[in-house]
Amino acid sequence: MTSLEPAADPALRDALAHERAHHDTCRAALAAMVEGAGEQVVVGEDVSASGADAEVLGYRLRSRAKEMRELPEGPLFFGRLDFAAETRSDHAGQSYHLGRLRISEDPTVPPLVVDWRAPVSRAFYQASSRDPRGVAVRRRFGWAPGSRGDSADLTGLEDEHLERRDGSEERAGEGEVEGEVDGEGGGEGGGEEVGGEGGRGAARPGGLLAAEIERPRLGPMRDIAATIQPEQDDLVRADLTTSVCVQGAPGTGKTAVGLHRAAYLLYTHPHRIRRGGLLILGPNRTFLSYIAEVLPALGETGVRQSTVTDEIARHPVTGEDDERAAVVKHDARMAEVLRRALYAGVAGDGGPGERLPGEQMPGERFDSLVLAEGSYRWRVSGDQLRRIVADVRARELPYDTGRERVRARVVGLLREQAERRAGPRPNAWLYRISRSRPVGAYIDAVWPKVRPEEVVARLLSDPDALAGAAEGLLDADERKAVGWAKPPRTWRSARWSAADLVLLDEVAGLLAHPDGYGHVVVDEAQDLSPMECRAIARRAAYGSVTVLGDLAQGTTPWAARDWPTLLAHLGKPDAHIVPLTIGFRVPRAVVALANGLLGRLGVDVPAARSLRSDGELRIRRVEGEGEGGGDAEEEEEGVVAEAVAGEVVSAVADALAHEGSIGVIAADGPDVERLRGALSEGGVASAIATGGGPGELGARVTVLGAGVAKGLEYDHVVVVEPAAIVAAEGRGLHRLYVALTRAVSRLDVVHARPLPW
Ligand SMILES: Nc1ncnc2c1ncn2[C@@H]1O[C@H](COP(=O)(O)OP(=O)(O)OP(=O)(O)O)[C@@H](O)[C@H]1O
Repeated sequence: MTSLEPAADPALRDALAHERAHHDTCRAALAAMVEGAGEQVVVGEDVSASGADAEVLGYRLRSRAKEMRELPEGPLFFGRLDFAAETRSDHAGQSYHLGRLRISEDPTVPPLVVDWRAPVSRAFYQASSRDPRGVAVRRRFGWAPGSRGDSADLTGLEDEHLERRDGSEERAGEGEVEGEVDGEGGGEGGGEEVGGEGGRGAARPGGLLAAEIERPRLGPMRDIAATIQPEQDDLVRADLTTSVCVQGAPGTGKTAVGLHRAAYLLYTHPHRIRRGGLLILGPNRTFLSYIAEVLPALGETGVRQSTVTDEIARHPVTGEDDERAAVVKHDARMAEVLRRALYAGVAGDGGPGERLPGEQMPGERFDSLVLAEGSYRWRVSGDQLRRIVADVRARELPYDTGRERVRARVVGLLREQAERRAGPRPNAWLYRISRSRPVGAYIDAVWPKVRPEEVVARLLSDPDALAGAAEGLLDADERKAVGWAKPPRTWRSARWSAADLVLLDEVAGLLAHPDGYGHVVVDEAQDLSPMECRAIARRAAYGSVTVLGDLAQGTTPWAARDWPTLLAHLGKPDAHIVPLTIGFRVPRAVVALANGLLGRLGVDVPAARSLRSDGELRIRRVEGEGEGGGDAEEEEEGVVAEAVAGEVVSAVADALAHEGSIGVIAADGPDVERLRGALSEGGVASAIATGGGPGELGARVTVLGAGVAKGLEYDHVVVVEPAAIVAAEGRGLHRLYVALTRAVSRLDVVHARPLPW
């Protein structure tokens, strides 16, 4: 970072004093806004026309007041834009401070701080010396680390002069622009060398931006509102109706982009998004707690953040599948198997071509329906009934809607007869007839009421039902893999596996459409199975999606190998696929190591480039024990040699000399506990992350299985015995790629066995 020592430069000192005073004004205005929001609740309830209005208005104002009170502390602005006087822009000659939230003293005058999501703020992220967008000066502010928003913590500022006062463009080389400090009302100051992005994407960051990127990490993820890069900004501000899919190498900011996009959409389309709701899906609860503070820091509370499993959970997961069963259950073909299984209970007319495989032929169900009312007999013939059912089925309505449609049509025919004889029938009559026992029994026979649990339990318990529904879709081995060896007595005592929940959700979606969201952000999407994608598709049927992922980091057995296939399962085949390749996390030396693995991962993705030339990579080879393959049984269990554990302890001890978090990543299994024991014996306290949720973050040293590491980052990472990580699972090499790319500043690789690269 460029030196920002105010004492050395009077102009800079003046500018800082001026900005600190502005910050104090903003702080006071914000306090008044919070107080005002509280007062509005009282006034709002009093002035409403009716009690109901008062309640609604009171609720809204109270929510707003609560939101305002919950505002996180921190600096109130991070940037400033001075528009050139001569520019054609609407903002010519204006100056705006930018922050995470709008602050104004009075609605009739321009705000003291504009929201980073407001249209005018866009220039802050996009303006460059090639395309200044009317901006004369872009100012970035430097705040003391961990500042709680005290103006005294404003420690520096950097100006980029993008448009010269004579209107000519600044001819600056890529990345570095000669800047000058130019405090408001102050004279011209001395030169500061600052960074900016001369061109798109490849610029080498300077000053405050570089400091932010290289800042040591500890605790949960932070927002990046101050330093969003132009190509990230394009994604953040994409139109609400546009579905985007971001293929990004590790650390390119996919998660950050997804969260900021969510905040942007909430700001830009408050009614549409809040009505439909916004859902953020991540891989596990530890990841969700890692990202949990980003949206609240941007002023957005109450966004649902969940995992696919939690989102679709109708039951707790108490059963387990072997991988073979899980693979079949997650396969897209299961959707058709389930559809057939569901409709197998619906009467068909048995005509050639009408019959679906696995469908029973209850032809007798098309006997005529007779309803006695006093001395009358109303009748619907078998032919009429057969036509009604066939007709409703052809409409492909949700199953439960179809059932009610059949009922309505049958009752309609009964009504016609009754009215012909006895004149108009009131609605009460219709209601009574449609709920009458003969009609109910008849509907139950031709279009039975079912629960998803009944359909799935029957399919997995009864080999004949499965064979029927899976005819031409699953072979005998696949059917055997998914069938329950010991079926429960009833579906109520079934032990559902995680994959079964996906099947239940599919059937539930056939019965009735679930409530949808206005927008769904799906992180680590490469790991989703086709059936999980369908579960998400049902919830985003009328909304748009932001899909974030990296094919190279796919570790599930069903991980996507290309995006178009996955997007088709998500119901968004037209989503734009956009690559991100500039890495903000992983240092160059580590990226080079990871890129070496990339060619062996069987996916076609652009390699990452790192913005970070700092960082260290250290390979610590442990001699002797375990080398050359070691004991086969031990290897299988993923047991690290004692000497390896000892080396891990010294790597962690060395790392403790630096600032920031330390993550020790080993193969999933007993090694995790063992390494924690070794660290503890070495006098180092550590936490274990299991993917289970909060409370697993924030420790200085964390030991975790490679399976939990996805999406997380640690300043210093120690990857333990890469060969064991690779050997532990089918996509072990992909898993290793994930583990290696968690490092922000330093990576130690400790091994006794040969390295897999
Ligand atoms: N524009 C930016 N300015 C500063 N920091 C950034 C920027 N973009 C991303 N980062 C930081 O880089 C790190 C990686 O970002 P993020 O976790 O979003 O990447 P990712 O692409 O989701 O990574 P992975 O695929 O490995 O999960 C985070 O610490 C994030 O805050």
